[in-house]
Amino acid sequence: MKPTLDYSLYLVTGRDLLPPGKDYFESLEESILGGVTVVQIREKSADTGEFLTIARQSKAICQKHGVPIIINDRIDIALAIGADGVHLGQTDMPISIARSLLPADTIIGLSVNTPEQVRKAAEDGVDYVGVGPVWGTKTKNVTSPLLGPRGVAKMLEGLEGTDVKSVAIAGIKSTNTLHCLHGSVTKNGRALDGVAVVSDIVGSTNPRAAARKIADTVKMFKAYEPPAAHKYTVTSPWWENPHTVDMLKELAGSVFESVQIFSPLVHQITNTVVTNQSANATIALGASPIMATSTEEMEDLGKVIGGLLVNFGTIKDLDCMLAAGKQANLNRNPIVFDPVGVGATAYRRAAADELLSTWQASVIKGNAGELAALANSTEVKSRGVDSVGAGFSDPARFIRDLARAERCVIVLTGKIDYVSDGHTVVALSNGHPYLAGITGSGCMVGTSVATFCAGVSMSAKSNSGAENGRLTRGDMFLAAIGGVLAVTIASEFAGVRADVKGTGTFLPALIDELGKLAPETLRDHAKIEIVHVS
Ligand SMILES: Cc1ncc(COP(=O)(O)OP(=O)(O)O)c(N)n1
Ligand SMILES: Cc1ncsc1CCOP(=O)(O)O
Repeated sequence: MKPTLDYSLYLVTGRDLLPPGKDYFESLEESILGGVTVVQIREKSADTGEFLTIARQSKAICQKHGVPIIINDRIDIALAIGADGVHLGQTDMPISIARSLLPADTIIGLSVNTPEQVRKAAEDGVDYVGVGPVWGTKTKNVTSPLLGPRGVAKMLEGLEGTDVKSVAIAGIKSTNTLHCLHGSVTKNGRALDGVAVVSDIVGSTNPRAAARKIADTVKMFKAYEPPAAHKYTVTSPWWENPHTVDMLKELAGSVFESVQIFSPLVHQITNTVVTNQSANATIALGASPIMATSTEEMEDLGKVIGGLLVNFGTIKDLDCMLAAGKQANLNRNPIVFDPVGVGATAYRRAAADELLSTWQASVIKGNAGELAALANSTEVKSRGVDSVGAGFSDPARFIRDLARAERCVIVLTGKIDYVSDGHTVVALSNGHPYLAGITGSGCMVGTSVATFCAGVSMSAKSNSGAENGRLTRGDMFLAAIGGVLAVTIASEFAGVRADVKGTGTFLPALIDELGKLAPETLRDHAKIEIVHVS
């Protein structure tokens, strides 16, 4: 009978990475005590005799702690020590031959990097796949394309309907494990069974602590499971809070209260066209903007901000956007991504892809053309930063599916704004026509959404004693709704003021009205409809 393995924290050994003076076997045992659940002995340069000795002694340690041992590449060594399994690469022994050589209850794992390899692995009956490389690594010279968590999720689609387990590998550390796990979930909720790690544990002087951090993160992620088949996004615990229109209005007002109570620091990396008006809009809403763009300060800022806006309208500071987002994920701060004009150039599309593979957004906001480009859909075209044409034939379905794919809340701006967390879709129909006549009104919505996300995050941080396995604290779906409503409702007040004669006088009036807005006004004036997607 095949053993059932817990793949949560899969250690792959690497003796060359041990810190000076650290004994290999001591390090292995400490890692196991820290929470490693599977060990793979990987020896790329040891001769057979040395590999055998190491494998034997490693097995004794693993056995003492009830942890299964897997041998990399070498079926003869696995047979010689009676290992629990072998791990093979694409150019190693074919699975069928390995299977015929090994006892029937031996676990066989295979490295995969493409959907075709995943499909073949499942067909060949492997027990698990090592999916990677997720990110870059110095541990091995990897030549296959980096997948990022979104790429890993695409690989996992090939495992749906099978019981083949999966671990992700390459570049995984305690600092990015939560992002890796959350980002690597299919639209139907298939998640990784664990993460495979080398350097972050083996290279540590305290492997027990290093392993503990990762093991705890995996445990927390697995414990915070939404009901089966409802694992849509990482940012909206809708299953805890079913929505009705009245409830949404009430809660959107409460989110605004959080902004005003906590006055969060909202870090904005935005474009040169709107920097000033975005900062003023943030202040008007009761929060505090910081428009910092030096990579060197991202680590410090990540510890103090309530939320981050990444708007790449004039697409500079890409390194800073990458660094800020990593820090935001690390500190579990929400990230609002506004991929302005992403459909306009190949450079922008590649930049958006790099950003979304490096960190996990909480909310992505865009017009129809931008979101179509992000989803590789040709249904809506853009011209520069504007969307052209009539929009999506079924906007609600489109954004629901995009929210599931990107594992975040999606805001689609337009005459009617749509917000979805991958489960519920709402249509928001507030707004004044002057909004379309000023530059950066969409960017202001992004700023407002980021401000509301920061508000709910700060509020949840202060409320919740126990940490959960979500990547951000607070309900980002409600925050996104609140953020859109703030700008669109304020625009309705501004647009009808006697001193507003056109778009020139409208902009300062809009800032005035944002400043006068109260949570109760948001509740009273919100035009929300829950749209059902069949
Ligand atoms: C869990 C896990 N996943 C992938 C690999 C890489 O294996 P492979 O492609 O065979 O490369 P080498 O490890 O042999 O260099 C792995 N070892 N473990
Ligand atoms: C063995 C292996 N196979 C693909 S990447 C890798 C090494 C991953 O090491 P690290 O966890 O240090 O990035």
